[in-house]
Amino acid sequence: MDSNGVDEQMKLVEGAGGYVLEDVPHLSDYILDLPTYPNPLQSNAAYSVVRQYFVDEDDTVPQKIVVHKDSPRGTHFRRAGPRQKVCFKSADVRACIVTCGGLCPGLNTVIREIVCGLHFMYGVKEVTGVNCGFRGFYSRNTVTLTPKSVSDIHKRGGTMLGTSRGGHDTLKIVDNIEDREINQVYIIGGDGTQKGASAIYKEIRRRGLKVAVAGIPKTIDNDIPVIDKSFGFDTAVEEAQRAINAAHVEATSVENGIGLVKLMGRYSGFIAMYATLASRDVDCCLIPESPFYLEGKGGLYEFIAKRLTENGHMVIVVAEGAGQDLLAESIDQQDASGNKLLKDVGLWMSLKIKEHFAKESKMDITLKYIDPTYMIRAIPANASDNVYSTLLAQSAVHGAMAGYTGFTAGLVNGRQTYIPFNRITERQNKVVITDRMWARMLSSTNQPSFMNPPKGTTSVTE
Ligand SMILES: Nc1ncnc2c1ncn2[C@@H]1O[C@H](COP(=O)(O)OP(=O)(O)OP(=O)(O)O)[C@@H](O)[C@H]1O
Ligand SMILES: O=P(O)(O)OC[C@H]1O[C@](O)(CO)[C@@H](O)[C@@H]1O
Ligand SMILES: [Mg+2]
Repeated sequence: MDSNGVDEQMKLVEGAGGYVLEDVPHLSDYILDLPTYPNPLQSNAAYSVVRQYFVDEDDTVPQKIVVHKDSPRGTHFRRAGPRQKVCFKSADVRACIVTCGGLCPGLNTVIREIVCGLHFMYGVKEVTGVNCGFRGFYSRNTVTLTPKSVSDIHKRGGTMLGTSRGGHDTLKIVDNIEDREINQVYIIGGDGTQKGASAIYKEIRRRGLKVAVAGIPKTIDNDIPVIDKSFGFDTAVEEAQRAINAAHVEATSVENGIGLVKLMGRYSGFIAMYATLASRDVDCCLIPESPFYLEGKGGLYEFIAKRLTENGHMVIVVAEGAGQDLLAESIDQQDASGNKLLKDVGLWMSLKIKEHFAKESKMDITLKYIDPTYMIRAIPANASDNVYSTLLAQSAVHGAMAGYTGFTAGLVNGRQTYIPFNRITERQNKVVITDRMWARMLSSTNQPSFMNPPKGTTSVTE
């Protein structure tokens, strides 16, 4: 039990052969005699013809799909989708949507599809948008959302509701939810947001309110665990190609040209790694998870000199969180949510490389630094992220209507699932540098491993 008297133990269901379902809470866990109603989709012209449209209560999705003959069946998550029975009458639903944290392609699509899903699948008419993130619950007016008002928002980047960091005041937020008689809360955001959503769910449960809390994971950095990948990630990687192409063109157009591109990735280097793998023009990819050093044998300067001698040009991609410990010390600063503010590793590297080759080497280099940081996340979602965002939004709607709460909708092994908040918030997803994907990346660039820094050299770790 936590200090609010809420059972923090996971809802585990064990089965034969080592099967474990890490289930999500349901309103009936704390509201006795919760009434149920037939799902309106049963008489929906589009869906009623679909065989087995409704998800069986027993359907679960395994977290690990590669198994051995004698291995236990392992952890499973509840399969997302519409249920035969729902726990809300359509006319009684008062839903709200909020977006928090940094921008991500697809945010507007998720908003749109929650509104349209509630409206067209469940006949829900009352949906409001909370402006400017968590703080908007208690400091802003809400906006009415209808299928008409959201009809073309998916074609625009950003979030039509606005977003913010910081300002999470659980009690004020839940007071507001209670005052407005909201009974479904859809919270779209990253790891910090899902922690905030979990706090809201716990307080709602402590008060015994019939309010379903559904999270939709958003992260351009792909740093949320368990899920296959986050919506908007593919779009960001695609947009990063434009910067890498430009760096390559600049680098190949001069003698000893170096193109340096900084990409987002505060603690996780997925964007840099995938953008490098996709491009094939990158000679070196540096991420927060993999230490590197500049000077001496096996260092970056040596590798740059080698590549320039071999090819006459090179492209370096650096994730914004890489190499932070190498940069000159400065006062630790945080943003409003408590995230560490990073120093500009790209700018620092470009100065260091120029300085090194001007002083220490006879090589005359030309370095162009490209920083597309916000450009890769402020664009609309591409086609596949639009479809992905749509399915996530619909899963969240089906889950809340069925009475599930305290969950994040997420794709696990290609299937939509409901994941308990604590699974999402307990750790961050990182590139595992002993995994095959990083090895594939290394074999595509043939960059040094930076594993053996010379004595006295700082090797950067996170
Ligand atoms: N531990 C926490 N408990 C309650 N609320 C939190 C917690 N951590 C963060 N939040 C709130 O969640 C919101 C978003 O957090 P944050 O700015 O870290 O972004 P995020 O959701 O992690 O997204 P991203 O990092 O991908 O931009 C903020 O309003 C912040 O106050
Ligand atoms: O400048 P902002 O909006 O705080 O966001 C920067 C951070 O947000 C992220 O895009 C995650 O949303 C990180 O990659 C980046 O460090
Ligand atoms: Mg975050």
